[in-house]
Amino acid sequence: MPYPDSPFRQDIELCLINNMRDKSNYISKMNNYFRWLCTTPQITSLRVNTLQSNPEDTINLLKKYFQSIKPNMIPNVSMHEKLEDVIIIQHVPSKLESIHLKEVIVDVACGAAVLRGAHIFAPGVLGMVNGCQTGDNVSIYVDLAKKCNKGFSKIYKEAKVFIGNGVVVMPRSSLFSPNLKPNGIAVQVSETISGCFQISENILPPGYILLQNLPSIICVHALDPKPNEIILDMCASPGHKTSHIAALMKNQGTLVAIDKITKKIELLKEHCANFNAKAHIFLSDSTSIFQPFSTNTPENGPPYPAGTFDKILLDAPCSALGRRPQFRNDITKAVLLSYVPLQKKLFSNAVHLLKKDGILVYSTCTISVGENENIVAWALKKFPDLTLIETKFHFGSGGLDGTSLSKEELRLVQRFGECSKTDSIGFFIACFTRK
Ligand SMILES: C[S@@+](CC[C@H](N)C(=O)[O-])C[C@H]1O[C@@H](n2cnc3c(N)ncnc32)[C@H](O)[C@@H]1O
Repeated sequence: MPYPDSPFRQDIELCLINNMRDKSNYISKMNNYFRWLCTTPQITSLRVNTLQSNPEDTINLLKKYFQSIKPNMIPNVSMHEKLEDVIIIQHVPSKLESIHLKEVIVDVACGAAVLRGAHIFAPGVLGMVNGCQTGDNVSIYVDLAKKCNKGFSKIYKEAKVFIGNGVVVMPRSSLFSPNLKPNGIAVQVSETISGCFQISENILPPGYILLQNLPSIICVHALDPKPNEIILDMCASPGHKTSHIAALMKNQGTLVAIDKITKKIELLKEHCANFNAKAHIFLSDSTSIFQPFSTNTPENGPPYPAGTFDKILLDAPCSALGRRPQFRNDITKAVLLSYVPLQKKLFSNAVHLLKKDGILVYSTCTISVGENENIVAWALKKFPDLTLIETKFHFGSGGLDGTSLSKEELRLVQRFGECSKTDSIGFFIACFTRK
């Protein structure tokens, strides 16, 4: 089975292309985008939590770790050229020579995680051929057809993609017996087609590092949090950007983090505790946190009156089409189109809550023009006191034209995609101020 060249069904591809005013210009561009989404970034980025650790010590610990697991193949580990809290690990792609007779089938999400450096955990395993014992060498395939039933025991004949090799840790009897819900590592990955080194945050004490995609890190640097500011993270869970904001504020000032799902609030609290990030955390729906007559202070919780915050991050719920790599994405058109009204409601609340001369960062991890450039164009029209501004770091390419944004506005926004310098996921960042 050839490696896929788009994760999407044709109706979704057409929907993404039809979003553009001048479609014909975009067909080949978007096809490149789709192909790029199936591939794996050639670097791993991790953020050092400067509240608990420092980059120099972390680099030394990482080098020692790689030395201990594969002394003859240590990756290049270095500081990011501009971002002082980011470490980059270069992948070493190589052609895999051996394909083993025994095979393991994993689901598409597990396959993507393996290519980004994860081992295979029990819930991700769909099939393992009969007779596999602990210590056996196996080849790993992704179930592209999505037809492999849990516990499958033969050679899988449906559409599948080879992604690497590994060693069995949990045999079939531990993986698939009734009443068992195994959770640990099932297959220790030894090599992958992406050349990514297997790495987890657990190799260092909790809260020291976070494996985080570069645009997510750049997005918080765009907000440029400073000590003693009053900052709102409107859609915060699991808190990866909240803890970064807290670190840049040096835990001084007031940081409010909101999410609307109870379970996610637990994750957010746990993450902030692990990362020693001080934040006032509230369960609330950020589409209605602005209330003109409220007398609440940031610490009281929402609703808030106009102009409460110096800076606001709106890392919006989105169709998340920027994930990389993706093998197969079954998003429907209805779901794809459902995010825009929600993003507009959240955005309107953000604008009201922002102080004059404050900074608002809008970000998504999707490639859809409707959720990115079109939201910016809508916002600039609806709120005439908003303007786009330059960000401290600009690593993305400009926006896609074919919307109503001017050349200058397209230059100011940052799109991370197949033609940006940063080899990471698909992402979008726009930074505004209120006059
Ligand atoms: C893209 S994720 C945020 C990721 C987070 N900023 C991070 O970096 O860890 C979007 C979050 O928005 C939350 N969300 C969705 N609708 C919301 C709403 N109306 N009000 C507040 N949070 C909402 C979701 O529960 C989800 O956790």
